[in-house]
Formats: sequence, structure tokens, C-alpha cells
Amino acid sequence: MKRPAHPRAAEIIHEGRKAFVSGLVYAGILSAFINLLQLTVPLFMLQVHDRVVNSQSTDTLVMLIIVAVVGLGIYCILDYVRALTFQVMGSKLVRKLNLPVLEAAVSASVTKGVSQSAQAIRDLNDIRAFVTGNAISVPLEAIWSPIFLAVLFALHWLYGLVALISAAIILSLSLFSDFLTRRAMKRANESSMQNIGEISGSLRHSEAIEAMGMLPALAGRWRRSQLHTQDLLDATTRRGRALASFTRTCRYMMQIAVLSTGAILVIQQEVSAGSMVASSIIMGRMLLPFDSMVDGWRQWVLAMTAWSNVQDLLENQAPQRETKPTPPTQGELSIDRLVYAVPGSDVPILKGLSFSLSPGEVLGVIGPSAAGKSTLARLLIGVTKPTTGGVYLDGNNVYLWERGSFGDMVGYLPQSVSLLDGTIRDNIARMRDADPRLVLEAARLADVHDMIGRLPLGYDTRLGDSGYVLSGGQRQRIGLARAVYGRPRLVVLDEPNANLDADGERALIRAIEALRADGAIVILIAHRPSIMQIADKLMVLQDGKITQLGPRAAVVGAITPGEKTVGAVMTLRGKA
Ligand SMILES: Nc1ncnc2c1ncn2[C@@H]1O[C@H](COP(=O)(O)OP(=O)(O)OP(=O)(O)O)[C@@H](O)[C@H]1O
Repeated sequence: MKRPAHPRAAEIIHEGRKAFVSGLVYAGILSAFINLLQLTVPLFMLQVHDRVVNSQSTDTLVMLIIVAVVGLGIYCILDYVRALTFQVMGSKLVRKLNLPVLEAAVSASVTKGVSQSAQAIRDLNDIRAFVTGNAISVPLEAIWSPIFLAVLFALHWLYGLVALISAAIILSLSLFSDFLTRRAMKRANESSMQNIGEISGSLRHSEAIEAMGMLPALAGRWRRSQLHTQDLLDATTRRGRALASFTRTCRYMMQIAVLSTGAILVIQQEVSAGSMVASSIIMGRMLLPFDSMVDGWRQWVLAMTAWSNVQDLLENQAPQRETKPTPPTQGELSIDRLVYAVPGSDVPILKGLSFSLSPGEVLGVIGPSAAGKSTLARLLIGVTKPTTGGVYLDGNNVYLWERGSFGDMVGYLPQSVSLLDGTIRDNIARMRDADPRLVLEAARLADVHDMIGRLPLGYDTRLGDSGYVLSGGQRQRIGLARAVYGRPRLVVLDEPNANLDADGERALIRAIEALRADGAIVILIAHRPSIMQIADKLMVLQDGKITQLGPRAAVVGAITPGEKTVGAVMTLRGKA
């Protein structure tokens, strides 16, 4: 199914292409001068042999040296400017693409449930590495080979012929080497990536591995698959090395061939001695791109593939959202005939939900596992696009809402809280430049200020892989502070009490009360019934449909003991 394009996809792709093409044209013009200036040394040799040696004139030699040094100086500057051109072009491309590509990757990850960000970042890196590397200039160099060949033919047709045959041999050898090694290399790389993926995937569950003594078996599996990869790599490397030695030897033989041709021509007095040395240098330069042509071609193909991935991501995977911020609203929430099916599936998870909530209302959502509660949460916060119907906050579609301004309106505590690399302060402030006043307010609202005070560095305690390890309950409470940061109008809490102790749960209830008093709409999804005491309304979701919805006491009263629903309602009955 075709998904919508990034709102600026066409513009971003056009700008990316423009930056690439204009950079290439500029570098091409510089290459023309650089290649002409590369003739400085052979021309110098020719002149020294033909003019200085014959005339024995040191004045001429000095003149030639001055001209050659000036030529090489200009060459040095132009070569540097060309390298800079590619560098500027690389950073310009990445600057233009970074944010929209990441936005599209995150959106695709949400839809597919598998992270697309790593691939998108790899594609961007590949593009930058290509633009700032050597392969990009291969065609710019290659178009000069025919000109050098023409110069050789102009010096003597035999030089041209030797150069032409040499070029054909080098190109054939490169193609043959590519043919012999490419497929095996690809298989070795795939096998290696698979090994790394498997082992790092398994090692994430290190506690279970350690506790149940699974390490020797895992290590055995890894060793076996590594041996397979190593065998593939060894065979490929052996072939590659043999061909590289052979190609190098051929090159030396070609130099001998062109010098010998020159020598014969000098003996027969058809050319000067200078032309013999110059032709050898020009031929070396002419053959240079042929060596890297096949590898350069492959890199061009890889870069084009990365570019087409990026283009596909921007055109087909990006959320189509408003680009202009929507002003804050008071927050009447209305859900209109909301249907959601995973893209590509005909079976809806949510089957036409309609309800509305006013500011200051707390809705509790209960229902058996897999009823669609978390899916509803993701639709309410506009992360997932509804298949039909919609979710509106004061008439504004939450999915289409520009993300920055919507983020200020909404707070979300997902079922599994993931805090990001950064300090507690950064995490609560949603990784923005933290306003200490707002961070403190959120921490107080979520009742975590004292808990944070007991951490080694308080609000500056660093979290993440190498940082402080919070307990499940602590993570959930910091996640709650992040959700209430900036006093959002709509707060969706998915199983917020799953890891909380009695104290934590009391703090959560106080936070929800404060949010209600502040006029926010709170949607609370939970299996543990105790927290539902705070809800004004209850909704029972079963198999993607609302089976009960109304004031808490009415819903609890309406449920018959035989009805297939969660124990939560039955437990609540006694407390309603
Ligand atoms: N991205 C997805 N792809 C395929 N199926 C999905 C996806 N997301 C959710 N589902 C399916 O939708 C159904 C509802 O899932 P959901 O997580 O919303 O249930 P839930 O009511 O929150 O369950 P629980 O109480 O166990 O957390 C499940 O059958 C789940 O397998």
C-alpha cells in the first residue's frame, strides 16, 4: 500500500539532487584544469630533453623550472579546492536530508514495528562517504583518458596502440577480479552481518543466558557460523590477492612495453628521447582510472541505491503532517468512528470506536489482553494513522498535527518506558534545553522530586547504557514526569502502575488528580484495578469494540459476573 509522502519530499529530493549535480559540475570544471596541469611534468621532461639537453642552455632550464613550479602550484591549489568542493557538498547533502529522513524513518518504524532508523542512518552515511571519497571523481577522471590517449597517438601512433591495448588488459583484469570476488565477498559480508546480529541479539538477554548456563551452547553456535564466514573470506581474499599481484606485474610490463616502443622509435629517429619518458608518464596517468573504474562503478551503484532508499523513505514512508504549528487549545477530545487495521491486513484491531471527553475528565480503559488498548493509545497520541475515522482535539486531527506543537499538548507514558541517553533533567524535559522551573514542576506533579533527590547526582544523574541504572518502578515514575512536563492538555498513560509499589501508586494517583484539576484529559489504561478508583469514566474494550462506556459506577454496575471481561472490573465492583 502506498503511504503518503513527506510534505516537503519533492522539495527535499530536488534540493538534494541540485546540491549533488551542481557540486559535480563545479568539480568537473576544476578537474579539467587539474588534468591539464597534470601534463606539467611530462611536458617539462619533453622540453628538458628536447631543448635543454640539446642546446645546453641553463637559462632555458631555469625558465622551464619556473613555468613547471607555477603550474604545479596551481595544480596543488585546484586539487585542494576540488577536495573541499566534495566535502562541502557532502555536508550540505547531509544537512538537508538528516532531519526529514530521520522523521520518515521514525514514522516507518512506528508503522512496521521494526526500527528503520539504523538503515536510514547507514544510507545517509553511505551517501556522505561516497561524496567525500575517491569514487565520486572516477568518471571525472575517466573522461580525460581519451584525451591522454589522443596525446599519445599525437606523439606517435605506436604509443597510442600500446596504451589502448594496456587499457583493454587492465579493464578486463578488473572485470575478471570483480566477477571472481564480488559474489563471494557479498556472501561473506552477509554471513558476517548475520553472525553479528545473532550474537548481539542473544547477548541482550545476558541474564537469562548466564542464569540458565546457555553460554557454551551459544558460543558453539557462534564459532560454527564464524568458521563458515572465515572460510568464505579466506577463499575470496586468496583469489583477490592472486589477481592483484598479477595486475601489478602486468602494469610493470606495460611500462616496459611503452618504454621499449619509445626506445625503438628513438633508435629509428622517429621520436625524441624526451617523448619516450613523457609517453610513459602520460600512459600511467591515462591508465589510472581504469584501475579504479570497476570499484568506482560499484561504489556509484551502492550510493545510488542508498539515495533511492532515502528517496523511497521520503516519498512513501513519511507521515503527511501539517508543517505549521497549531496554537494550543483547551482540549475537547473526540474520537470519531475510529478503525485501525495494520497496513496490509484486512482484519481490524479497532472496529469503529466513537466517544468524546471534556477537559478535566479521567477515562479508565480496561479489557482483556490483545483487546486493542495500546493500539488505541497510539492512535490517541497521533503516532499511528487511523485506517478510517479519526481522533480530534478541539477539531484538530491529532495525526496531522505538526509534531512540535502537538508535543506541547500531549503527554504519553508507553507500556515499556524507554528513557534516553542523557541526564534525568534532559529526560524529563524531553531532551530539550531544560528549563529548570518546568522540570521541577513536572517532577513535583509526578511526585518524583524526593526520589530524584536520593539519586547520586539528583537531576544530573546520567542515564543510558553507561549511566545509572534505574529500577523498573523508578523508570516508570521518571517516565510519568516526562509525560506531564509542560502541563499537557491530553495525557495517555499505558499501564502506568505496572511496576509501582504502593507509594508509587499513591504518587501516580496524586499526579492524575493534579492533572484533572489543571483541566487535562487523562486516559488511563491498566490491568491492575486499584488505580481505576481515580477514573471518572470507564470504558471496557473487547476484541476492538467498546462494550461498556460511561460513569465508573454505572459501568461497574452493568457488568454481569458471567461476562467475559477483565478481573479488574469485578474487583472494582466492590469498591465502586
Ligand atoms: N504493529 C502490529 N502488527 C501486527 N499486529 C499488531 C500490531 N500492533 C498490535 N497488533 C495486534 O493487535 C492486537 C491488539 O494489541 P494491543 O497491544 O493493542 O493489545 P492490548 O489490549 O494493549 O493488550 P495488553 O493488555 O496485553 O497490553 C494484538 O492481537 C496484537 O497482536
